[in-house]
Parts: sequence; C-alpha cells; structure tokens
Amino acid sequence: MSTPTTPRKQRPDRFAELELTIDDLAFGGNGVARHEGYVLFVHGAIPGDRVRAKVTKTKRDYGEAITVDVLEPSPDRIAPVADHPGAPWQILPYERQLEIKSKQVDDALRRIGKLGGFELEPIVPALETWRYRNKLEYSFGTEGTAERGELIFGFHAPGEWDRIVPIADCMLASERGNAVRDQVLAFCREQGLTAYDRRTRRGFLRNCVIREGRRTGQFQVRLVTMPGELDREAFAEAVDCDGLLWTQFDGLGETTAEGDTELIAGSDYLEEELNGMSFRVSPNAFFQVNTEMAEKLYALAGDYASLAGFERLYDLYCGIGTVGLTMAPRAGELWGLEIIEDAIGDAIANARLNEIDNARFFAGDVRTALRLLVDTAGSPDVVVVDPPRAGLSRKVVRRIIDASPKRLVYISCNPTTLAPNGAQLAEAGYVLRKVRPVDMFPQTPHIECVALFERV
Ligand SMILES: C[S@@+](CC[C@H](N)C(=O)[O-])C[C@H]1O[C@@H](n2cnc3c(N)ncnc32)[C@H](O)[C@@H]1O
Repeated sequence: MSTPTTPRKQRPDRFAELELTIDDLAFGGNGVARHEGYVLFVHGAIPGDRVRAKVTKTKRDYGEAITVDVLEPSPDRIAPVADHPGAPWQILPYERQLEIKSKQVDDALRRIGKLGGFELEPIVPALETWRYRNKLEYSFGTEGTAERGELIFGFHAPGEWDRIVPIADCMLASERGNAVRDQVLAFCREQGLTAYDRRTRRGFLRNCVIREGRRTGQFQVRLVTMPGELDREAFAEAVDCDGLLWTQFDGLGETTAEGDTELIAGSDYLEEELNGMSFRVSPNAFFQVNTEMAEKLYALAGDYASLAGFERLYDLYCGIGTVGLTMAPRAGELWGLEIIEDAIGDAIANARLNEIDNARFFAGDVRTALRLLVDTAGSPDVVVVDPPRAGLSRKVVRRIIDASPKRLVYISCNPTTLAPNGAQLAEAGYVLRKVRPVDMFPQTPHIECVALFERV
C-alpha cells in the first residue's frame, strides 16, 4: 500500500516571469500570491490584482517577486500620483490604506501575540498625505556608463541595490526640500563629481541627507562621500541651508550613520518645534520624520501614560528626549536612556531649552544599562518605550517586568515585533488595555501604533 504524499511545492526559477493572482497583503506591504503551492511576496501588487511578476529571490518556503505588468487591476487600484519608489501604496485609496493598517495591527496582536480583550481604537489619519516627510535620504547614481554617464540623484529602485531612479519632484518632501536637493545636484554636476559605484568601488558621491525643521523653516544638508576632496567654500555658496555637513565614509555598506562628519557652514544641529516646545536635533540623532503626526503620536502616548504629577517616568530609547520632555510637566521625575551620545547631549540641552528641571538623561544601551538605571533612579511608576523596528529583546522585556512599572506605554513602528513583546508581558501579568494606530507614513505600508499595558 502506498503512503499518501503531500504535493511538492514547485519553486520557480529566479528571474522567471509568472502570471500571478494576488489574494492577500503581507506585513510590510507586499501582495501575497501562490504559484503551484509556493508562496511569493510580490512588490507593487495588491489583493485582487492579476499581474505578471519577475521572481527576484527564492528561498525554501517562499520567494519574492516584483510586478512587471498589471494584467487585470484590482477594483481597489487607483492611478498613482507620482513615480516614486518610496510611495508604493499610492495605488490604494487613502481610506483603504488606513483600514489595512488598522487590521494589520489587530491581526499581529491577535495572531502573533495571541492577545485578546483589548480595545483597538480608531486609527489617527495623517494630516498631510503627501509632502509630509521632514527627512529624505537620496542616493547618487549614473545614467549611462560610469565613464560617460550623467550624474543623477534619487532613490533605489525597489529591490535593486545598484539602480537609482532619478527624482525631479519628490512628492514626500516639501517644495523647498526639493529645491535644496536640486541645488546639491547642480553643485555636484558643476564640479564634475562622480557617483560612487558599489560594484567597482570607484567614484565619490554616496548619499545626501536633507532634513527640514517644518516649524522653524531650517534646513540641514549632509553630503556623504568616499574620502576625497571637496570645494567646501563653493559647496557652502551653492546650497541654501542652515547647517551644511560633509561625512566621509569608505565602508562597504550603504549607510548614512557612519563615517567622519565635519561642519562646513552654519549650525551643527537643526532646530524644530513640537507641541509648543523647542528641540535641537544633531545630524545622527533620531527624529520622527513626520513632524505634524509626531505631535499627535506624543499626545496620544501622554494620554495613555495618564500621569497625575507624582510619577517616576522612564523614557527608554528616548532619542533627543521628545516623548519624555512633552510628558515631564505632568510627571514627578523623568529618566531617559538612549544609546547615541549626541542624542543624549541634545536631550539634556532640550530639557534646559524648555526649562524642564525634573529630567535626567543617560547614554547607554537599554539591554545593559536598564538595571543600573533602576538601581540609580529607583523603580519606575510608568515606562514609555519607543524601540527601533526590531522591538525589544526578551531580556529587555524581562528587565522591564523586573522593574515592575504600573503602566507601560509602548510606541511601536512594527506591530509584528510589538506582538511577541506583548505576549511576554502578558505571561508576566501585564494586560494589553488598548492600542491605537497612528498614520505617520501615508502612501507606504509602514505602521506606527501606541499600546497601553497595565500591571494587574
Ligand atoms: C524609534 S527611535 C525613538 C526616539 C524617540 N523616542 C523619538 O520619538 O524621537 C528609537 C531610538 O532608540 C535608540 N536605540 C536603538 N537601540 C538602542 C539600545 N539598544 N539602547 C538604547 N537606545 C537605543 C535609537 O538611537 C533611537 O534614538
């Protein structure tokens, strides 16, 4: 007698072009399709689409593909506003984007975190659905051959580390931000500077980070290059900004966070205003990219913290202190912890700037410094965490549980890492009371939310 066998999934060849029907959306925003049982995550496709897609990656259980042609559009699909690799969800009506984001937060908490009994509050929609970003990182490339091509400035094509899509009007940046970017490009072309090519390791220009103080009107421009020569004076004359910086970096990876930075002109920090308070931001310090929605996010976190005026409040992963300092007037004392020293310098300066005298900030890794903070400051009544996308490690969650706060306000930019952290908290007796998504990133699949856990 033969034993029944499950049909083997057919893994397609890399670079094969397939016709696929999209029946779901994955976390992260790609469409989900099945090809002879094999799961493919398809960039640029939404549920209801029938597309031709090129396979870009294959693993044992799943692969990735990119849409080449839409054969039959989903009834949800709308015409894109801009040719912009950073705005893949512009093919969905904004209301639909909000619905999907809410559902993905709910699904992650229930399915991954096995959490229930919480209230999912309605998503806070964005105030601006275009031109909302205060920070853009552009990359340099060459159109044509490296020897005879024209210098271009834009974003990486989706899924392609070595191809840059030039951008004339970045619809996620303000008009002034676009003008500043054009000045940088014009200067680089005039000087005959060439784009760095990661394959050959030749060329000079790598990236440029442009930051804008949406409330102050200030601009900070940081050019990232390979080590070499730059006409500083001509650069300062060509670009109209409040702080001009130059980072030289010869590492292999594409990053704007490393290298040696020097100030060419103006100030080495940007000034911004949030919820009626003033903040300075150093070039390598984190600042929420949507200023207007950051105000909403922090106000919501403040609501969830329900401070009565006496509490010892911890702000973990505090950056330049924005979250904690907006809450400090309603707390007894504030203790902030952050790994980037310059950001802690900003946080201390920001406390002074806003005449807040119940705040103390420390530079350190939450994984190793949290226990020391508890020894120094005493156990917290309320903890706010705002970690990077990877969420909290199990050890950090354990340390927070050991510190035993009454309330934990968790600001998350990734519900799939919030969920397992929530599950660990639930095992230790913390209840997820409510969660509210806030749309900080319209036209993209990125999701931000605030969750409130209480010790029972
Ligand atoms: C999402 S940002 C939040 C910053 C701040 N709460 C805000 O809203 O501006 C996360 C911050 O965590 C910091 N960070 C990352 N890993 C860390 C670690 N292991 N320990 C302490 N801080 C860390 C980053 O430098 C960054 O400033």
